[in-house]
Amino acid sequence: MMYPLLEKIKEPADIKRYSVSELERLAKELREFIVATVAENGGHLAPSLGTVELTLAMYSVFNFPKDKLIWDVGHQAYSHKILTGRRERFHTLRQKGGITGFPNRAESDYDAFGVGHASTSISAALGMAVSRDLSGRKNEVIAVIGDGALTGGEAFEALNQAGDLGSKLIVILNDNEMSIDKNVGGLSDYLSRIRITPQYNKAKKDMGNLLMSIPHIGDKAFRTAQVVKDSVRAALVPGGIFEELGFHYIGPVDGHNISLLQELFERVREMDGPILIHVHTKKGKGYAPAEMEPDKFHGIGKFDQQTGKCPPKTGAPSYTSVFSKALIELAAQNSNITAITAAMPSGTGLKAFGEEYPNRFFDVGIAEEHAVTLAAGMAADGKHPVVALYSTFAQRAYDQLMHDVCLQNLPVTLCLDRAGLVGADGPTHHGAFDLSYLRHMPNMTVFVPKDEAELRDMLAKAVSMDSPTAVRYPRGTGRGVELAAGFQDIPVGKAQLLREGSDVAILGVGPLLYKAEEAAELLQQQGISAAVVNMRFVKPLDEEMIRRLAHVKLMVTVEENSIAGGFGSAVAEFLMDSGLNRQLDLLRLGLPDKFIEQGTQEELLTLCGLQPEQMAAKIKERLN
Ligand SMILES: Cc1ncc(C[n+]2csc(CCOP(=O)(O)OP(=O)(O)O)c2C)c(N)n1
Ligand SMILES: CC(=O)[C@@H](O)[C@H](O)COP(=O)(O)O
Ligand SMILES: [Mg+2]
Repeated sequence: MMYPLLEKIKEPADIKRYSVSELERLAKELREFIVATVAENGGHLAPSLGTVELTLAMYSVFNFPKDKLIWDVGHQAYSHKILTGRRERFHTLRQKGGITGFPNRAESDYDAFGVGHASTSISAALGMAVSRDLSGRKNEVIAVIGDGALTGGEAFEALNQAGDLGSKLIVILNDNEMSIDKNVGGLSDYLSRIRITPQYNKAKKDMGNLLMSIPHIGDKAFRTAQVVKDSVRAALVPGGIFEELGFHYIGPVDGHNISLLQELFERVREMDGPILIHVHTKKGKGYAPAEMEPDKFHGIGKFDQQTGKCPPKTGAPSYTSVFSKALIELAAQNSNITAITAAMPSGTGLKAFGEEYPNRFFDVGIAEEHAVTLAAGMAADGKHPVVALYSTFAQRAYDQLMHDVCLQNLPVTLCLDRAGLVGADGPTHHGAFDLSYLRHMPNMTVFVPKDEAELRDMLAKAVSMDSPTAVRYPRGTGRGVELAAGFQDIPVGKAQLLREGSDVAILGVGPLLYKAEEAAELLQQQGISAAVVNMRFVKPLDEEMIRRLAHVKLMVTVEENSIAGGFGSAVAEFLMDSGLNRQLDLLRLGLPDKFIEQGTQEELLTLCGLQPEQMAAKIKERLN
């Protein structure tokens, strides 16, 4: 057996039978198992390596799934998945039809709440605690939240209410001093101060003694907040921000010390009210390359397990890197340009901007709403902020875009990376809805580049405008098209005819146009003449171009966005409003009105019927 202790676990309760030294060996096995799988499939390695002991300690004390465990983001929960009946299928992690990368209620009873977006765990846990109390049950509810996720406003909204309600709730703050990149903000500084305070260092040494001393106080007394305050807070917490919010604060404690965590959890089970346990862990723990570069190993593709090296990058540059370079060039020409990211400097490519223009770059933490209103404030004072967010996370900032940016017609440029199908991260992360949630915002101009060259030009146009703009582009490599020096003008609201045709007009946005052109070629071979148009803008729509092509029998819209409310809907509305619908038919191709599973981007495009052969077949069928 490669993993003797792990393979003996038939159900999570078996963990309770292991001694501490066996659990320590089990932790080692789990790490090896996780590293081996992620090296093959890719995944969130460093976060999951950091929580192994914490997971084992929780499973050895609490009674899941009767007790509820809610992971924030859920990218650190691989041990939890492996221990809860998913070991044998773990080799399918993040693959189509396989184990999902985040806790998922459809996958296991142990996954108490579906996650993927950050900072939701305390709200969800509080909801479960309130429901439990209303039902008169006695189970524990535990939220595990990272120091990065704690920078999100929703986490504070929940802490604020939880402290006030007073329901029994355990929040474990997993502080590894990192978000994806280095954690930012005053709260992060506050946590560091707690860790480096002399009391903490002394107490860390004495922690075993401290915990041993707690039972001597007497169980009953221990339950009271006063004792916790006296014995732990007063000794350890400078400031006590969590105490002020109404939580009993305990920590910081070493999150890799299983016996210490077990003792703490046993005692916390006896306590009432909201409790926050601050554990200190190392991101990437136990795998040297991940410990050295926790940012690189936060979420990683396939890599060599021995060396930790990824295969060399070949082919075209990514959309992200083209955006990154273009923005730096544009910022050199326009000193009003600033750049804002919500905890994704590497992911959005803004890290390089921050190195070039440290004073004009702002990482606000996991705070998309704040990022957008911060931008609106800067724009109201004469700057042109570029807010780079992943499409899926920008969903959080809908109201800020509407109320703070568009209503005041402010020159903020929203750059939405990872628009469309992202692949292995699955339904929590697909950027499937941005065209739908942006196109009804008055004053907004929505650009959709078909390739990386157009991305550069559209970005240049967007930052030259004095009104709200959004540019959306996908995850991954570009088309490998030539990138001209300088920037070409892109007239707002003007489409580009890529191919003439008389039977069908395919109107598309984004890189799917390349597949649409292949579909047109296939149709040509079957005697059907199809025009292809790069619409470039979802708003304003080039109505003149649509009228020009209205002689065709069938118009087809193509987009990597939900067909519900997206680009195709915009065309449908125009056809209806102009009466052109009486003379031609419309077929909308795009993402179906449901959540799309995980898989490679190509597998998922096939699933959605967006490969050239599939498009051609659907068009032919509709014509008939
Ligand atoms: C709303 C939202 N914004 C951004 C992200 C991207 N993201 C995923 S994990 C992460 C960092 C989380 O840091 P932390 O909670 O400390 O967990 P760690 O990775 O350090 O274990 C970020 C920014 C997200 N998942 N959700
Ligand atoms: C968990 C999370 O939200 C991020 O780590 C995300 O998975 C990153 O995605 P990319 O790999 O596309 O940057
Ligand atoms: Mg962290």
